[in-house]
Amino acid sequence: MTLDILATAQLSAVIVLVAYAFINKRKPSKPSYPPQIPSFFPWIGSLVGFNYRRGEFLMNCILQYGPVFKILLCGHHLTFVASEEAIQSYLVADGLSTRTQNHSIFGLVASGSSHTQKLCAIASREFFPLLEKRLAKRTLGDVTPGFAEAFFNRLKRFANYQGSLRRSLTEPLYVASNAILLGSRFSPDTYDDYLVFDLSLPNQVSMLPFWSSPSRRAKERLLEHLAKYIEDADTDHDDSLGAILSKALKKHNLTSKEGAPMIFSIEMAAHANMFNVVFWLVTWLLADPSALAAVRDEIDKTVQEEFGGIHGFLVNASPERLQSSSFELLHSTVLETVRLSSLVLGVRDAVRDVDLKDGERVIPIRKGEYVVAMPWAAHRDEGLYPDGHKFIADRFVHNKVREDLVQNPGKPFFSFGGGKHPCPGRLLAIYELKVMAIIYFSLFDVTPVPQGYGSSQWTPPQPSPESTGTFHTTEDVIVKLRPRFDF
Ligand code: HEM
Repeated sequence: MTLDILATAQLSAVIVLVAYAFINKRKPSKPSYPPQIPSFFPWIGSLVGFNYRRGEFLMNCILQYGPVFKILLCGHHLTFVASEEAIQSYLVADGLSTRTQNHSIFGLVASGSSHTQKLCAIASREFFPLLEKRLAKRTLGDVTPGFAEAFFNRLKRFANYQGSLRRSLTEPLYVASNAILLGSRFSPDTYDDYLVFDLSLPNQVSMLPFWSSPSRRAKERLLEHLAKYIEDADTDHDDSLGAILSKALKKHNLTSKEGAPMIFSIEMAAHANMFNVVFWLVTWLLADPSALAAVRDEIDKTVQEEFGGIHGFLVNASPERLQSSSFELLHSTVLETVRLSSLVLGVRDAVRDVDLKDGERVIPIRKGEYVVAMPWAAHRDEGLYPDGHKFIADRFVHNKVREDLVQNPGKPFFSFGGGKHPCPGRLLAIYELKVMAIIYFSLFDVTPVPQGYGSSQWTPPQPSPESTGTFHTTEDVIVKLRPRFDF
C-alpha cells in the first residue's frame, strides 16, 4: 500500500516537472546577462550534469556561454565568474561571504556535530588569521625547519620501488607536512586513512547522497586520533601550530572530541590541493623529458654549488634560500603546475545585493544567491598565456608573478585566491613543492611504466572531469624509482 502511494507520488511529480519544463520551454526567453544555463527541469535545474562530471560540465558551459553564466541547482542560483576582471571583482567584493563554504567543509568533517556553527566562527575569526600570520613571509622560516629531513627520511623507503606515483609523493609529503604543523605526536601511520578520505572527496562534495563505509570509517579513526592529540597537547611548552590550536580549542570550552574536526579541516586545507598539485608536477615533467632534464640539471647544480650536496640541502633548505635565482626554472615549473591544475575557487554567498564588474558589464548578484570563481578560463586566456592549455615549464622564468602569489594584474594568477580570503598556506605550499621536487629528483631516476597488456609507451593520465578545486587525476601513474646514489 505504502509502495503504491510512493509510486503514484513519484509518477505525479515527474508528470508535473515535465509539464512545467515543456510550458517553460515554449515561453520566449528574455535576453539577460549573465546567461542562464538552460535546464529541462525546474527547481533541480542542472543538478545531474553538475554532479556527475562537475569539472567537465563547467568547462563546457564556459565554452558555450562565455566566462560569466548562471546555473540553477536545487532552487539555488549560482553565478560562475571565469574572466580575469570578474574574478578580481569577486575577490574584493564586500557583501560576499564564505559562510556557506565553511559550513559545508565542517559538515563534511564533522557530520552530525551540533557545534558546526561555533567551529565555523572560530575558524574564520581566529584560526585562519592565525595561520596567515604564522605562514607569512616573515615567519614562515620558523615553521619549515625539519620539513626537508622528514620528507627525505620517508622517501628513502621508496628506493627501488615500483608502484603508485601518487603514494611515493603524497606519503612523504603528508608525513613531513604534519611533522612541521602538528609535531611528532601526530602519527604518520594515519596516512592510509587520510588517503582513503582524500580519494573520496570529489564524491563527498557532490550534492548527491554519498555512502562509503571505508571513507567514513577512515574519517572516524582520524577524528579519534585528533581528539587524543588535542587531549594530550602540552599547551604550556609545545609551540607547534597544532598545540596552539589545541590550546585555543580548550579556551573555547570545546572538548577534544568536539574540537577534533577543527584540526581535521586544517589538515584537509593543507593536504587536499597539495596532493593533486604534487602529482601533476611530477606527471607533467615526466611527460616532457627535455623539461625534466633541464629542471634536474638546475637542481643538481644548485644543490651541489649552494648547499654542498643533498645532506647540506636537508639542513639548510630555508624558504629564503629556495627563492634563489639559481632555482629559477624550478620556481617557474611550480607556478606553471599550480596555474594549470587550478579549476575552481571557493563558493561565496551574497549577504546583500552586490554588483560585480566584468569590464564594462555589471553582474547583478541578489541577496541569497551564490557566486563561484573559476580561474580555469582566465588561466588559459590566449592573450595572457599563449598556449595556455599546455604545460610549459619555463613559462614564468622571465615573467615572475608577484611574490605573495595573489592577484597579479595583467597576468592573472588566481590559484591561491586573493582579496579578502587568500590561501594562508600559499607560501608554505610553494616551499613544500620545491623541496619535494628537489629531493625526489635528486634521489631517484624516475621512470613511468606503461600499463595495459602489450603497451610499450607511457601516456600521462588526463585530469578528471569530476574534479573540484584543483584537478584530480583519472588514474594513477606507475613508476620505477632507481636510486641515483647510495644514500
Ligand atoms: C598548491 C596548494 C594549495 C592551493 C592551490 C590552495 C588554494 C587555496 C585557495 C584557492 C583558497 C581560497 C578558497 C576561497 O577562495 O575560498 C585556499 C584557502 C585556504 N588554504 Fe590553501 N591552497 C593550497 C595549499 C594550502 C596549504 C599548504 C595550507 C596550509 C595550512 C592551506 C591552507 C588554507 C586554509 C586554512 C584556507 C582557508 C582560508 C580562509 O577561508 O580564510 N592551503 N587555499
